[in-house]
Amino acid sequence: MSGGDTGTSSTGGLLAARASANDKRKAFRAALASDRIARLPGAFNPLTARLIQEIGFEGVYVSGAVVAADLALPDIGLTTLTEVATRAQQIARVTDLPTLVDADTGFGEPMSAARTVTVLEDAGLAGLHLEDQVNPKRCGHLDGKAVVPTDEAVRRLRAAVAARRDEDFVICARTDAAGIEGIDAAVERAKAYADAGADLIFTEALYTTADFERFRAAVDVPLLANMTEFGKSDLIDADTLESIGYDAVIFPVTTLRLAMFAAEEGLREIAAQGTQKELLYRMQHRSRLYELLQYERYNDFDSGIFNFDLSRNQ
Ligand SMILES: C[C@](O)(C(=O)O)[C@H](CC(=O)O)C(=O)O
Ligand SMILES: [Mg+2]
Repeated sequence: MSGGDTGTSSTGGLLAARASANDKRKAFRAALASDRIARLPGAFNPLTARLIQEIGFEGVYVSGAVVAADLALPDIGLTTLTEVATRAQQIARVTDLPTLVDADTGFGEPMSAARTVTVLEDAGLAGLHLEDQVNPKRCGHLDGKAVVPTDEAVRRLRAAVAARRDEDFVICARTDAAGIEGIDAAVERAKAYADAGADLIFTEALYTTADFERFRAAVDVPLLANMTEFGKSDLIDADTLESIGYDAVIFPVTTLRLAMFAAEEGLREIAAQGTQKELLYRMQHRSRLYELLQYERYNDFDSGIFNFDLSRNQ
């Protein structure tokens, strides 16, 4: 198709994902029910979600810590539901993979947690996780965090579950109790949260493989592991977590840490050398960026859009 024509028939997956929100929720549920572990790297922006899909992961994660850090804020409950929902929607809409979002403590009391579910459903997410920390929360891998009593966390979850309009939307309950009250107490909380209707339990800040095994043996609900760097948990690979019987694993802040490390190195080099010439081999090439953006396919709308000639670029 050429100049000026609008190729609406061939825009599938171009401006937004092909899969509907419900397709993605069903896919997430199927992945959790399968014998394989679902791997969900965090996407710090929508384009990274495209990369996560292309490389073959099973899902995308939107981290509260990353949404906060992106705004140059610490992860201490300062971000609002609107900020998180806006970013999560931007990310979820460009990928056919299910996207799980970090809803912290639900942005308030149980009624707010219920509203959070409706807003994040409307934003096209496949699921969210709600944690049992007190408000305001803090990163689960820092000391000094506190959890609400089990019955309060259960009220939060019941409200969330009752607010769900799409029964395929996944509600994950995170317990931060292991590091405060011990694993046995965390297991008891996980059971209570599953009874309250949680589809998946996020076992936050366990230390060793043995801890993950102990948790797995104690409950029969799907479990999610958090492989965040520089925290409390040993970095256990996905195959090992799968063999333990975990159903999902997130790598929440990894892509942001990689990108920020590279950006800092590059900026220091430019500050020192006055040029980025020596950095080109460490950059995503223009051609790779265009490929990821599917630039060429936009010619279906207007053949003048993609005039990038690979042969003329280094
Ligand atoms: C998973 C997490 O809730 C997040 O917001 O990504 C964080 C990750 C981190 O701070 O490394 C958490 O574990 O609390
Ligand atoms: Mg978080």
